[in-house]
Parts: sequence; C-alpha cells; structure tokens
Amino acid sequence: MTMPDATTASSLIGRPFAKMNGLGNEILVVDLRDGGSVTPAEARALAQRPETRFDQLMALHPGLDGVAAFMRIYNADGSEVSACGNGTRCVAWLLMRDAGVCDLVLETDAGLLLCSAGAEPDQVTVDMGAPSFGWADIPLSEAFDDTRAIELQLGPIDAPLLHSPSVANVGNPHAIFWVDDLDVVDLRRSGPLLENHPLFPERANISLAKVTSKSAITLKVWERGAGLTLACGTAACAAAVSAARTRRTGRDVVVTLPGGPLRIVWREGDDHILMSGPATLEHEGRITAELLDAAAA
Ligand SMILES: N[C@H](CCC[C@H](N)C(=O)O)C(=O)O
Repeated sequence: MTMPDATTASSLIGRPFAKMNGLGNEILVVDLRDGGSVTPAEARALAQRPETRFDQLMALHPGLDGVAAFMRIYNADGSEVSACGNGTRCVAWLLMRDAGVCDLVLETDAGLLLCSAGAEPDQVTVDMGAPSFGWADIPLSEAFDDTRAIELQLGPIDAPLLHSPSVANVGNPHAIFWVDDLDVVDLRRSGPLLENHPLFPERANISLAKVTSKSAITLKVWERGAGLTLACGTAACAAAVSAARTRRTGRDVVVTLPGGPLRIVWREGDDHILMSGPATLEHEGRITAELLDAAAA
C-alpha cells in the first residue's frame, strides 16, 4: 500500500476555488465552509500555479450565526494576515451572487465587515471598520506620539528620498510616504527594505502617495508578503485616512492605483472607512493534487 504524500492527503483536494481580481490585485477564493484548512506551504504552491496564481488567498470557513463566512487571508509568501480590501470585495461579490442577496457580513480576525452590492454589477462597497493610529496598534517597535509623520527616512541623511511617513492600521499595518513623484524611488528595491525595517515588528505594507487634489490621491504599493501589486485596497484606505488626518485632502477621495480607482469615504461620526470598487471573476475550478504538488517540493 503506497502511503499518501502531502498533496494527496491535503484537505484542499476537491474544494471549489474562484480566481478573481480586484483592480488587478490577484485573488484566489477557496471555499472551505464544508471543512479543510490551508497550510502556508499549500498557499505558496497555489500562488505559483498559473491557474491559481494570487497575491492573496481568501480561505472561507464557517462563521458566526448571521455571518456569510469567516475569512482567513494568506499572502503569496504563505504569511497569514487579518485584512485584504480587494479580496474582501471579491469574496462578497461571489457570495452575494451565490446567495442572490445585495448585502452580507463577513468576519476576519480584525472584525466584522458589512458588504453591499454597488450600483453597477461588478461594484462592491465594504465597511472596513475604523482605523487605528496608536504606535503600538500599528505596531511600531518605538513609541511615537504623532503617527501622522514618524521619524523614518530612506536615502542620504541630508537629502532623503523618502521621509516622515504617516502610519495606520486598517486591519493590517501601512506606512504612507508622501511624494511629488511616484517614481522617486524604485519600490522593487526600496519596498523590501522598508517592509522589513526593524521599526515594523510585524513588517508593513509600503505606499508612495501623491495628493493631486483635495479629493484625489494616486498610489503605488509594495505589499507585505506579496510585493508590487496593481492595487491594494487596505493601502487605499490607509492613504485616504492619513491624507485627511494631515489635512492634505477631505474625507471623501478617489484613490487611483496602477490597476484603477477606488472610492474611499472616511465617515464622520463613527470613523468607519467605506471602500467601493470592482470585483472581477476570471474562472472557477476545484483544487487538485497536481496544483498542490509544488508544496511537496
Ligand atoms: N499584503 C497585505 C494583505 C493584502 C492587502 C491588499 N491586497 C488589499 O487589497 O488590502 C498585508 O500583508 O497586510
């Protein structure tokens, strides 16, 4: 009798998946509400396959009563995180399609996320909850009283290329550098240095943000655990609230990323962040041992 190897014994075999994207941010949704779980090695294997390639994997598990699903979120490097804005829009779009409803609630470690269908068939709005700005909430390894501009710079001490980022936690940690030119540095080189800077004990998502009006920001993002992506929903949220906190913009902005625009409203009153944008289905399928066999490598 041959012993099953890791792939044939995987709880993922046969589970349905949907390959989607949110403004080009590649998302793989795997439905495990009937059981199963994802290991970091399995996530890394699926991230490499053309059929299932992703920046983030959204694993759906049974949620509390009234919740459509509990989401566990994995970056392409296999690290598990607590928020993914584009991925949440994709999951909401898929589950609203399957249930024939116009709104639902999703749950993550970071809390409950109210999702609703937008005016256009591919548009979804997610209430991402309220941001945190305390240095220990980001988290940072040093105390800063004012997290609208912390002491961090890149480049010559007397003429830094990047400096004084705003930081915010919107379910995950973000550092937003304000620039006049989104190409002032090559994020493929400076992104990993900043993502892994000792100031960020849980690493961080790194953005270059250019304010173009009181209601418009353009953004480039180096994502923690995924690298350069075409879009990052939580970075758009972090940039929007940071721009408002520093009086660079109002609280209702369009954030344009390389993959396209997101509308972010930082609501007065409860300080919840409402993120609106598209969710696109590419194809659906089921997980096979072949798709996972890189995990055994
Ligand atoms: N890389 C992020 C998770 C995904 C964020 C992004 N894809 C989004 O749409 O929010 C992190 O490690 O916190």
